[in-house]
Amino acid sequence: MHNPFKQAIGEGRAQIGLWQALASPYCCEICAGAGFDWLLIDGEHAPNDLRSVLAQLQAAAAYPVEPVVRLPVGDAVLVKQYLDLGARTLLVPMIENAGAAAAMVRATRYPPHGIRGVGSAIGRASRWNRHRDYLQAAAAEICLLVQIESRAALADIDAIARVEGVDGVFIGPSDLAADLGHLGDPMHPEVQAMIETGIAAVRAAGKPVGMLIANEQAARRYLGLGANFVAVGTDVTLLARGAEALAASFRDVPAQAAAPPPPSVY
Ligand SMILES: O=C(O)C(=O)C[C@H](O)[C@@H](O)CO
Repeated sequence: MHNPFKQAIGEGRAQIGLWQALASPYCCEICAGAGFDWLLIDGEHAPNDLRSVLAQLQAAAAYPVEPVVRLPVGDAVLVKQYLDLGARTLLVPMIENAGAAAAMVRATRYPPHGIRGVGSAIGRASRWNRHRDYLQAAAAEICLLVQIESRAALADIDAIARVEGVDGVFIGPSDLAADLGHLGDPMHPEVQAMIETGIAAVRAAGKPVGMLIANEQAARRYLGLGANFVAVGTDVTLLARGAEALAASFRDVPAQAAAPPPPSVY
């Protein structure tokens, strides 16, 4: 089974995504049919675990959308578990250097090219061995994305991007802003300049680059600069801000005393 998302970003075709932080398979299925190319199932900052990620993978499976699963941390055991669940596009946060990126590549590969434990016979990834060639086909299907979100990582971004088996580099604006001393201000000019430098470096290394930015103007600017996979919002923000706006739109209705009950007819 080939990975259309991996193919698209590899060919330089833009992929528009939405962050999933509600940790809800119901919400994930609603968003899966909304028209996005990918959905990020966030195992780092959302209340997700293996079972909730599994439920969201199953909810999205019927739709033409790529679930991208973000691990809580770059840990080989978690890589094994999420891949066996059937996640085939992974986003690994806080990658600081090329060595860490290479370790994550090895975690996604079976021996002799890596250290991934073999459990495909009982794993959803192979559809319990209904995909008889899974062990041989897995490496080509898996898409490994690594996150650059600090000054140290930016300093090594060319080497990280060039690691064989790194299929894309995601630049994390929020954490990068924090590391640059602009906590909570990813739109700060210094942060934006660093993001643009990072986009150029990853593209120069011949790899796809992505990010999350819930600002349409900035998202379009990044796409114009060559970003390939851009998440343009989050489910939580859509719900929270939308609910607040709806409530506020009725604030003009004066609080009215409850109408008196109708006279008793009994
Ligand atoms: O640093 C970032 O920005 C990201 O990695 C995305 C955030 O973690 C996401 O949770 C939205 O705040």
